[in-house]
Amino acid sequence: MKDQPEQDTTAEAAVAEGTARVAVRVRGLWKRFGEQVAVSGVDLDVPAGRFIGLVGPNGAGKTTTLSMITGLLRPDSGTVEIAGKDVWRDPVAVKARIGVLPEGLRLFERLSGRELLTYIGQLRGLPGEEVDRRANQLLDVLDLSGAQHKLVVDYSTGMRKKTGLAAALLHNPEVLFLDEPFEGVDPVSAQTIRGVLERYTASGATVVFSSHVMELVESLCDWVAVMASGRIRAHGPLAEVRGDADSLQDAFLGLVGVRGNPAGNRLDWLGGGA
Ligand SMILES: Nc1ncnc2c1ncn2[C@@H]1O[C@H](COP(=O)(O)OP(=O)(O)OP(=O)(O)O)[C@@H](O)[C@H]1O
Repeated sequence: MKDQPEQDTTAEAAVAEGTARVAVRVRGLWKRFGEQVAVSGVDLDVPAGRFIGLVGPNGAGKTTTLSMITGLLRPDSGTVEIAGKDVWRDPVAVKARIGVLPEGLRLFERLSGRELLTYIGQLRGLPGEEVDRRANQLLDVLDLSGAQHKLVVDYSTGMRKKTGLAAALLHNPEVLFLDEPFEGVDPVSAQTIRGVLERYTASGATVVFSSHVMELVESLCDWVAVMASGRIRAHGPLAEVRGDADSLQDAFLGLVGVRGNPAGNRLDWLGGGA
């Protein structure tokens, strides 16, 4: 687990007392795709200034939930407030306060990384000099300076994720949402991304990220929400959700009702031709 800064003790106490600042308030969120109910009645108060992990097995509804929370997908019902503003009634105010790194990120392929950040900075209404200053620093910290003039189409998966992260951070949002930020990213880039996110939360901002890699969530997050079959099964400080289990992975398997996959035993033909 990451070292807990002193301020976290206060934050922990505030959460326990129910006085913590809420970054994201979700009430009664539902989404159905035809017959498939992807999200079925999610209520969640995400505390501000924390590193939040939204975990769940494939198909649990994490991406659908994050898409609705960030205003990318309209819910069938329910409300979402970020920093006290309603995502669907006040979208411009909300979008100014959040950064999003969505799953299957689409970037402008025919721009260089540098041009992309300049363009995003202008869309965000930042003064040109400030865009340059922030872009230089982000490219440097994310080890992208050397590739800044290459076209995005030629970037690797890790470089694309880091470019997407830089674009999501450029306007210094209050809350950053990341859908599977470490998927397809090598350990060096993962460490770089991790360092940037830790620096960001240490200054009071909130990161919400989805993942099904429990070890990653356990080492990075101090607050988790476990999702399965479209519902939140548990949420709270990491230690509380983990409970008496040896690891978050064990707690997670118990919460989603899975204990190993005995189906593997049925594959009696499998063994490389032996
Ligand atoms: N656009 C869509 N059309 C139809 N069904 C969808 C759509 N998007 C998601 N679903 C379904 O909703 C359910 C939740 O999907 P979602 O992508 O939110 O899960 P997830 O937890 O993010 O999964 P993963 O970890 O595999 O990315 C799944 O059963 C999925 O098939």
